[in-house]
Amino acid sequence: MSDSLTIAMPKGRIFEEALDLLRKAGYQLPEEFDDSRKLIIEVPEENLRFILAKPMDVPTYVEHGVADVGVAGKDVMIEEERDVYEVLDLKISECYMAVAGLPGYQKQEINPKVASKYPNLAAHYFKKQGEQVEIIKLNGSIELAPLIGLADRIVDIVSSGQTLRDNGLVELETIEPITSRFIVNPVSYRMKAEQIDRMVERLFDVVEGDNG
Ligand SMILES: Nc1ncnc2c1ncn2[C@@H]1O[C@H](COP(=O)(O)OP(=O)(O)OP(=O)(O)O)[C@@H](O)[C@H]1O
Ligand SMILES: O=P(O)(O)OC[C@H]1O[C@H](OP(=O)(O)OP(=O)(O)O)[C@H](O)[C@@H]1O
Repeated sequence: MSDSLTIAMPKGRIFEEALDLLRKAGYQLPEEFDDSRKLIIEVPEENLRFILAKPMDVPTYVEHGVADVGVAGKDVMIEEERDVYEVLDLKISECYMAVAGLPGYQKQEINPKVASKYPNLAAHYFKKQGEQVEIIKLNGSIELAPLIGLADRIVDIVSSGQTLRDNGLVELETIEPITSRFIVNPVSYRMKAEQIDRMVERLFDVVEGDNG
């Protein structure tokens, strides 16, 4: 029998969609997933072990090889720059990264401040634009920053646009589209190639086919 595969799943909003994708790909996953607070779930029938991590931490588990594969948002991949292979766009949890601010925002020449949960991504973006900014790292409720005067702009995820609208903010620039990705530890990819390829193929068929 082959070794079991450990898969790091992001808790939170991606989780349900990723689980749904795996089930559509033919993996029989117990109901335990839907109503448990367990962080490690073994599925011996499928030779799988799931670990449930914070979304931002998934690439860390995969890079260190304690998980062979995982599911992570492109936003997290850009921010974390971990040494993992990104092998498949799962096309779930679609949203995009944008710069936003108060309506009528005028570029500030002196010490412009940008608040974000993604300081590396934001720093790269503004460097590429040739603009020098101070990045202020926040952990959530990013839209508060311009309202309260902590920063004049934010870099954050936009999906429906409701959070911006409800807080009287406007999108100033679109940075890039975001979806979730299937990621693989490079050593696992060599050692467990057959199992991982099989999983990628099955997911690919759901993502690209019409059996989704
Ligand atoms: N509004 C959104 N719509 C769709 N996908 C989103 C949205 N916000 C975030 N995402 C995707 O989901 C991932 C984060 O999910 P979630 O919001 O559950 O976790 P989090 O906010 O990072 O975690 P926590 O709130 O526990 O710190 C992101 O990495 C991104 O890829
Ligand atoms: O365009 P919308 O559909 O409104 O979605 C965008 C919002 O969703 C995310 O926040 P989240 O709900 O994760 O809250 P947090 O940033 O406070 O963690 C993101 O940071 C935006 O605030």
